[in-house]
Amino acid sequence: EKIEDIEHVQRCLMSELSRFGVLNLLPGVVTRVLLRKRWQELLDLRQAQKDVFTQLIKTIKNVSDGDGGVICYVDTLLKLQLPEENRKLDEGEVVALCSEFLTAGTDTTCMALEWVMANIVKYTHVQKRVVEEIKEVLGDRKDKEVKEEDLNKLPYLKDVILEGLRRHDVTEDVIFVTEDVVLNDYLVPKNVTVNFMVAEMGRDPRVWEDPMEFKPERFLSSGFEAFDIIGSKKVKMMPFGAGRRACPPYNLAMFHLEYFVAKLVWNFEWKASSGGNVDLSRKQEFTMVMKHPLHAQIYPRF
Ligand code: HEM
Repeated sequence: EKIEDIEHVQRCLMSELSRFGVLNLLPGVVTRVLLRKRWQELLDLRQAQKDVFTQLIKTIKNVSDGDGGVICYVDTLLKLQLPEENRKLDEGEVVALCSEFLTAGTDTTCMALEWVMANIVKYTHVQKRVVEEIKEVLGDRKDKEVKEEDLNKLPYLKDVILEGLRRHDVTEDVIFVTEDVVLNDYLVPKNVTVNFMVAEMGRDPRVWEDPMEFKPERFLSSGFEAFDIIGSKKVKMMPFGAGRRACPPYNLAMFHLEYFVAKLVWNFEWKASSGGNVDLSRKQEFTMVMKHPLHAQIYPRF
């Protein structure tokens, strides 16, 4: 029940996010008068979120105080002492951080998974090659289960995931500029927020050959494990951001994607529902989603 409550409130906030963006276009004193109703909607949703989360946070607080056993994310937030301000996080901040952690770690992976699967359904030769690769690794093993440790032996599968992340952006990046910077003769003044289209990097024809094509083989040339996905040496795409603010658990996200795709493709044959066509048009929601969600028919392979 509690999980459903969280899911409901998070979904409402995320799906309405674009409508609330307008509240930022003018100073708060103005929009509070002009868009009073929308402000109220946002505040009501935020209150609903606080109610759901706070109840759980309080429970964790009581349990943690008592046994000191397993340490969870909320425990670390409750214990955190902000060094510069010499204070603890307040309740609203803890709720915001829990919410960030959930949204950052669920919708992103789900959408990336859907984009990768959409390409696997659309391009049957890719699906075939993933299956062949897994077959070779599992050999005559009786259990026929893809295990965590098998993933290191599946370079083509990794390339399929990388190509999915390159071709289909899930997030866009916002950076906050703390000092004046001159970039290609343009002055980017300090204290502004810069929103740049991460996706365009992955589709830059000066960097990628045939950027709009889905060609996992393009990553083979960089060698297994070698592709620098968070751009520590050179940024060629940035699905997980880059530098200090890059997605901290990007390895976990890659692992999830490889593991889920391997399992889905190994256990089922996937075919497009709508006469073989998969429409890869996109739509901006909280993440970049498929305009027409993937519909596929699946057939057990065993
Ligand atoms: C395919 C899946 C994922 C994608 C594409 C993705 C993408 C990103 C990007 C682009 C950023 C940087 C945003 C910025 O520059 O400010 C980011 C940050 C973050 N990600 Fe992920 N992410 C994914 C999965 C996950 C997972 C599974 C988790 C948690 C278990 C997670 C937790 C976070 C957190 C907490 C941050 C904020 C870090 C900070 O503020 O310094 N992400 N993610």
